[in-house]
Amino acid sequence: MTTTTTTLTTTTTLAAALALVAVSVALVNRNRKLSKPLPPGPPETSFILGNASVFPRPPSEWLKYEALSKAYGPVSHIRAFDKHVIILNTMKSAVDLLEKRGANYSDRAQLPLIGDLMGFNWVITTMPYGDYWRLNRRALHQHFNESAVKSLRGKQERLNARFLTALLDTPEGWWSFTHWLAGANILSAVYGMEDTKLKDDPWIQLGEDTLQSLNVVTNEGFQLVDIFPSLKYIPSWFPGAGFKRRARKIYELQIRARERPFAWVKEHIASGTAVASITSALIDTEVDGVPLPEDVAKNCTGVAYIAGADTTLSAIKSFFLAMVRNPEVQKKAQAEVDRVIPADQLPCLADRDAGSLPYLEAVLREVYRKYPPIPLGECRVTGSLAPADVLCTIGIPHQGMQEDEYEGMRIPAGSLFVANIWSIMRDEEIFPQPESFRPERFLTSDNALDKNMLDPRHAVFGFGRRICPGRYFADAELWLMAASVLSCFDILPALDANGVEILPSEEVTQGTVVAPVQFHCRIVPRAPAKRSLILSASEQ
Ligand code: HEM
Repeated sequence: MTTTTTTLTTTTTLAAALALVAVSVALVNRNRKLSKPLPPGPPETSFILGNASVFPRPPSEWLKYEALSKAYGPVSHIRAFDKHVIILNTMKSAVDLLEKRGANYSDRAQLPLIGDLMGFNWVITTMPYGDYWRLNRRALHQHFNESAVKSLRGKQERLNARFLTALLDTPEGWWSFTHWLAGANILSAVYGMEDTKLKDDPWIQLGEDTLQSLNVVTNEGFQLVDIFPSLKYIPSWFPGAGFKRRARKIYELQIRARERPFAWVKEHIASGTAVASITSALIDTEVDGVPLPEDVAKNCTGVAYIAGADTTLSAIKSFFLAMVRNPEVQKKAQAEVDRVIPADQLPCLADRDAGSLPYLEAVLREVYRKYPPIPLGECRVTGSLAPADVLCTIGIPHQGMQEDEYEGMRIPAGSLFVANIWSIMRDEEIFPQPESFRPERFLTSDNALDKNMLDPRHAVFGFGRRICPGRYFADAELWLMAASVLSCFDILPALDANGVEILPSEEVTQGTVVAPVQFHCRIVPRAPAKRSLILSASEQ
């Protein structure tokens, strides 16, 4: 009896949802006839589905979005059901809309699967634009702004010295040490965890697993529930409700990631053994004279934990890849570091302030440009129409609030935006020969950083009010690692059984955050004196 009733309720809900979509689509289409044209896009094949069949799907959707833009223009449009997706393929359009009109374009799509069922509603990245999001951003900004992150330099330098020591002792383990470096930096800054394990650290693993679970979902998923939210009420045992069972597992994972490290800090504060950290500071913070609510403190620390490591890790791995593939660039960067940093010192973050390593800055800009860690800027909107089912995977895009007009085109209220960072970073008008790794493109003829050249950090960390709050922290970590590795080691291609060099490919993993697929290389100390430098730095 209960089963029949639930089945009926579910069927009714589904039918009602479909009817609602049909009505909204009809309204959308009627409005379209009355006003300015939508941005150009492929012809719609169905009244209700729009052109869901052409929605780019993994792998490498950024290439498919780029192809759509090449066919239809730098600002183009596709639609699935009542969801309009606007593809921004130029820096100008991304800045014009997501930055200059940030008051209208800083909302996020609310996705029942990720938000309600998996429980990621607390993650700042998914929050709707409004006062609660603003309070969370303010709290994060207090600790991650450009000047605040300077107070974290000591921690970053200690961890970096440990990384260099690990490379010295076990160079063949370099790949797993990069995972440690990215995870350890976040855990130390955010929770004051100072002795994470170089291998199989459970805290680093928990953070990686949580982000990975999100990646998997946005990569594959049968996400009909995001289009018909009522489906979230169907019981887990119902045929086709596998997504609910899977969501439950991820729900438990993200709760652990948000709660456990926070509780760990509170226990250490209670026992008087806590090390100063962003969590301990947030627990004591007041905003406008009122103590910061604990849920906001947990949101901030939890989001940094799951969003801060894999992204930075991607840039670290890309740096190693770029160095192996471009030995002449590596030599030039080493020569600059050798010239500027005294032989008896390791580079430290204060050295960056002097601005005397422009070539290294240019190398890192080129790493960000050629290998953006989030190629679609959190804005993965993918999908396909198979004969029997609709697949539509939606990341966490910017969402517009009011209807708007841009260059004579109508941008409907509620549109989702895909800023194709990957493609913007390959715009030949700004970056000629975009596939070649050429740091010189960021330098003037007298080898200073060219202020007129677009700094890729302006795009790879996102846009406008939603721009990545962790960008200064991540960028400092990357710089320090790159400067000190270049100073102490040669990064060389691996050799095959015949002693022939193996050049790693540029293949990347798939997901919202992407990174080079695992490759081998040789990390060789440049001089015996570097060994004692590293050892004395790691003892301090
Ligand atoms: C190289 C490293 C990183 C890259 C490339 C990166 C990139 C991005 C991008 C593209 C966005 C989306 C912005 C948008 O929607 O326009 C974002 C958002 C975000 N990032 Fe990062 N990120 C990095 C590191 C970090 C770190 C270390 C943290 C830790 C605090 C962090 C925390 C966040 C948060 C909380 C958001 C959501 C902001 C919001 O929706 O208001 N990220 N990041």
